[in-house]
Amino acid sequence: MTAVTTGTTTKAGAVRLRGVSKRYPGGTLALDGVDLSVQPGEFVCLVGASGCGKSTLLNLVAGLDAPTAGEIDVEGGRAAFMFQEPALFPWLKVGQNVEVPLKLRGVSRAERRAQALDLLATVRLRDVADKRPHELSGGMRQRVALARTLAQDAPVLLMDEPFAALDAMTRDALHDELERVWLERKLSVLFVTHNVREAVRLGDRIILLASRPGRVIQEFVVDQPRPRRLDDPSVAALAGEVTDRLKEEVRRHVS
Ligand SMILES: Nc1ncnc2c1ncn2[C@@H]1O[C@H](COP(=O)(O)OP(=O)(O)OP(=O)(O)O)[C@@H](O)[C@H]1O
Repeated sequence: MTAVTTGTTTKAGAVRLRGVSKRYPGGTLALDGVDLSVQPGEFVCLVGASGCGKSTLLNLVAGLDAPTAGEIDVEGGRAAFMFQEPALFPWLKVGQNVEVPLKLRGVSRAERRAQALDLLATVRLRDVADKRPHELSGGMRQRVALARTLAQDAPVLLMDEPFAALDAMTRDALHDELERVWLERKLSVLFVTHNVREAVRLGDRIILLASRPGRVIQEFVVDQPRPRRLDDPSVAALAGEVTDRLKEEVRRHVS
């Protein structure tokens, strides 16, 4: 395990931000000169104190908002986005929910059903295709949301605290699930979390953002072999190191 303070990242990547700043109309400078990259096939976790601009950054990469300054490149020109809430359409069956992005991509009606079932099989939920979302547990709903996100067929996956609302056991299972899907599909992932252990469990790298304004202050390379467990001593040790750095940053703000 090594910790390096980042400077600019120059290599082309699946996601690349150069000098990205975001000032909201009210005047808040949410991000200030952020440089970061996600390499193809890499899993990068973004952590930082509340309000440091993590969601702002993901929204910019997703193209939901525009930066005030700087450049953002995303492989294939677009990324798929998954949120904390599964946000499934309650009036549609599970399979139909997964079909929505396929429809938007112009996949024919005949093809859609088969593709949706394949995607549900990827998250091991093929047999619930004809149920309604309310019939599923929270963890199952989030797996359906993952299948629906995969249906966007983008090489880059943006995840904004996707497991924050789940209990510890379910979250643990979802870590395994996501890791498997990421490796199978060779996705590039930018994953926001408040949970430092989760970041060490999943990430190839952890990028730490400072608050007000949001800037990259440190980067941690996680080189523990996979699959990792949340309670691995080496995971706990690195999580401790990241948390200490985070606390230092929070103290800097309150003092
Ligand atoms: N639409 C907006 N208009 C004005 N200010 C905003 C807007 N969205 C976010 N902000 C401000 O920008 C800063 C960064 O917010 P952002 O939600 O990106 O942080 P975050 O790190 O994701 O926070 P949290 O961890 O609490 O979700 C905060 O000071 C927030 O109040």
